[in-house]
Amino acid sequence: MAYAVEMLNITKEFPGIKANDNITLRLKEGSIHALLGENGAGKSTLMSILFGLYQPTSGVIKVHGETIKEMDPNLATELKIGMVHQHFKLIESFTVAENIILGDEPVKNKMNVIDIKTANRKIKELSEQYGFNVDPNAKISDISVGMQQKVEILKMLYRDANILIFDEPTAVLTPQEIDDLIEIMKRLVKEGKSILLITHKLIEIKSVADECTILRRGKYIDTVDVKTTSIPEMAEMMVGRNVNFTIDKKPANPKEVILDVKNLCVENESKKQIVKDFSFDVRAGEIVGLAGVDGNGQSELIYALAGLMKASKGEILLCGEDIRNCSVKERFDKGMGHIPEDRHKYGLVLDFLLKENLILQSYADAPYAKHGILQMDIIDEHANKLIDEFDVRSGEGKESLTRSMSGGNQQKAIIARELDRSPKLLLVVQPTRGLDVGAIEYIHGRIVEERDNGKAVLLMSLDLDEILDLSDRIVVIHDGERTAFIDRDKTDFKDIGLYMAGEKHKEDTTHE
Ligand SMILES: Nc1ncnc2c1ncn2[C@@H]1O[C@H](COP(=O)(O)OP(=O)(O)OP(=O)(O)O)[C@@H](O)[C@H]1O
Repeated sequence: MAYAVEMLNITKEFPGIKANDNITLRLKEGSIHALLGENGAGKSTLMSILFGLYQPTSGVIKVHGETIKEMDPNLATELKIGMVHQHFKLIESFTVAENIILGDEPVKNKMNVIDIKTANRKIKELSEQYGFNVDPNAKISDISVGMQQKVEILKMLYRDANILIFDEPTAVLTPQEIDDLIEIMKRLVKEGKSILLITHKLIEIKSVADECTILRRGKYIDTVDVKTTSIPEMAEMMVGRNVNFTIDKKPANPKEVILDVKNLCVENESKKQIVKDFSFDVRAGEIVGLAGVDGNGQSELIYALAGLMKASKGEILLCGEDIRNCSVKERFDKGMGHIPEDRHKYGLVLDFLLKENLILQSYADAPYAKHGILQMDIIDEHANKLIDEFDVRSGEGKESLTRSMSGGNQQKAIIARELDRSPKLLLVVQPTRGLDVGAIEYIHGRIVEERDNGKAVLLMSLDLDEILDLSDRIVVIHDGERTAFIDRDKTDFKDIGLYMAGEKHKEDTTHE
């Protein structure tokens, strides 16, 4: 059997943690090999070792049968290994073409002038070959996340990579984009490339991978043949217990209106109206799902509610009080909680310790501060409690630098902080993006618990299954407009899809 990559007995230690503990993984040539594991299991670390971003503490790497003494990203690129990272590595102010050729610029004449024409042509050809429809002249900041990912893939193909690493590539994509990506991966393999795929989504592994290696808490568990292994079997190997895929939920018992949004309009920087006359309400003791295809104004709507963007018209009433002109802090103090879409930009200060991030909004208040002095014992105790309750895993516990934590555990830290504050209104945006099935089960349970404790929850998710599973009422947005406001039990996947596509409209039927 020819192997594209062999990682043999790899161990990697970080302060306080063995992120990889004697792991062996073999990627067969021309195949897709999935890497599965809970948040913090060590998947990204293992792939970073393969790409030469980290040196292993011990172990051997072979590429096409040859032992590599010391891998580094340049050597990895020479060996035709490419990686699409979980958080993209693109320069926002550069164009697509500039990003793709960066570090490998074609030059013309003796003056070493960058030959952007040749680059553009090559990129266009590659883009057409894979049906990507990417404009080489578009600026990264102007294109969607799905498009940005295609740019990352083109970056690998431009360098002729034949061992491709995808680190949670579908976490940021819409369902349609996920289908496209799966087709792209199948096609790449047909052309002889070999793929390593990190994902938490077992359905994706089932639909695209040949083999799957499972890690748990840094240790190797097994490598299985995907065709003959069921989803529950893989889930159990990953978390070490049975996973409940259905949500236990009693009917809601809604009470008074907590959030009342009336004719809300939001404009972007260039004065284009993104949210148009949008109205809905959320009552105490219910979950309202906000459904829509990515880029239809839902993010801006949430930003306006949270105070991160200004509403140009309309009212936002929180418990009857108009908070449209309140600052973010004032909104928090009045009882709003926010689990944001972009955890790095709005959720965490990455260079703070975990315990500091757990009191981001409340550090100046009692009991965490007394006469302006931080009460470290209380802050430590608070951090330990949340870490324990929400199973936030990191090398040095509350003292971990947040930047060094795995993506999923960063997300768990935000959720722990926001739920612990027990706000009257909780804005929950993509809460389980990048989380493993065990953590999803727990977080979904906690959101329902908040509802049952009388909290109002507004849930925005691009995962329609998540919206349908959790919501009591669903409000649908298309091109900034409300296309439906409907009781969950009077609709289904297909019906919501039509509202999301703007092909069907319905007035508010939830108060009938
Ligand atoms: N640079 C670093 N310094 C210290 N600890 C680190 C560093 N990078 C990773 N770790 C720790 O190693 C462990 C494994 O992290 P890794 O990112 O590999 O997990 P993962 O399986 O990719 O998780 P996720 O699915 O949440 O992204 C985590 O406990 C993390 O906190």
